[in-house]
Amino acid sequence: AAAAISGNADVTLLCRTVEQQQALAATRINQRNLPGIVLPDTLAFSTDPDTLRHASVVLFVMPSQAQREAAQSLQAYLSEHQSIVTCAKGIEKSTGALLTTVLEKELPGHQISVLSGPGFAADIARGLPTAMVVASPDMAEAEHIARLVSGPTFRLYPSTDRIGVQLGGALKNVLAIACGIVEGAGLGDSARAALIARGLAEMSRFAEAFGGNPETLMGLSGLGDLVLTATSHQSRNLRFGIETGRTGRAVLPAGELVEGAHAAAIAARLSAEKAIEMPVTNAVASIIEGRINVKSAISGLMSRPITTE
Ligand SMILES: NC(=O)C1=CN([C@@H]2O[C@H](COP(=O)(O)OP(=O)(O)OC[C@H]3O[C@@H](n4cnc5c(N)ncnc54)[C@H](OP(=O)(O)O)[C@@H]3O)[C@@H](O)[C@H]2O)C=CC1
Ligand SMILES: O=C(CO)COP(=O)(O)O
Repeated sequence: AAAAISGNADVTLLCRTVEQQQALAATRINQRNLPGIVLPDTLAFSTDPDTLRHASVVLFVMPSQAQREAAQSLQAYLSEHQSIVTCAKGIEKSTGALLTTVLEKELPGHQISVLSGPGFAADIARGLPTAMVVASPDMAEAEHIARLVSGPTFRLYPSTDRIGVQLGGALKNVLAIACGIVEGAGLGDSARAALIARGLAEMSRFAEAFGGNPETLMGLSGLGDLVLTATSHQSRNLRFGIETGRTGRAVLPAGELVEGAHAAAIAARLSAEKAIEMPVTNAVASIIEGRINVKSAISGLMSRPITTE
């Protein structure tokens, strides 16, 4: 996203090591994450957190479980007039908290927004077009960020539903794993479509129970991202599901982030606490934790009591 945004604003990527910063500045290629994609000259790289002081918008793009630690270490370099935006798609495992809540706690005095929706980093970095949502408690703030960050290939829609937007991003990963399991187990495209539709119903129920607007889940950070990750082999969550369905064993790939594997466990726990029906999410969590196998998960889902849609 930094590459796309750098076409219309000054963007600096804050690196954690000098080696990484120097390699990026010299080659303009992120060999580990985006091999073969030459990043634009407009993008700057730094290891100096003081760079943050000059930013009007700061995007937190590290994985969900690293957002709190990153906020703690960067807090001293941020000032109150800045817009802080979390771009991760997950829920904090240890607390069950949404990431905007985590950042609000660690960065008091800041208004925290969330950016989410359908978009693979590689597509966006290549300049392929997509649209996402940015949600803030205050519409004026969401519109401000949307105007600053949007460009010819990256379009942001402002929203005030931080809960719905975040839960759409976090829960669609779990359903992408479910769709991968269906694909890996050879259960066919009809089963995938049924899972997408029933999964969307689950996501909406969960978001509503936590104070989100179920209509948000019908938009970009919900249906849009669910369709993308449940059908594209670029998705790490889908690929993890395919391997799980193919081998019958859930083994997390080394060195690759699978956000949905964390979110499944958290969403299953939170839905049990609030008595929200989440059969697909529960089945994914149970398969990952080795409590049931794929075959009994499928027969469990198919033999649930008949209800209306
Ligand atoms: N990749 C994608 O297509 C998309 C990803 N997302 C979401 O963005 C989030 C990150 O995903 P992605 O970029 O793919 O993941 P990566 O595993 O590639 O991690 C992103 C970066 O986070 C940094 N990082 C890891 N731990 C920490 C930490 N403790 N403190 C500071 N920085 C840290 C890493 O730094 P280093 O390089 O130094 O290790 C890495 O550069 C996820 O929640 C994902 O769902 C959203 C949309 C699209
Ligand atoms: O969120 C994403 C695309 O919108 C990226 O999905 P994966 O994490 O499954 O690769």
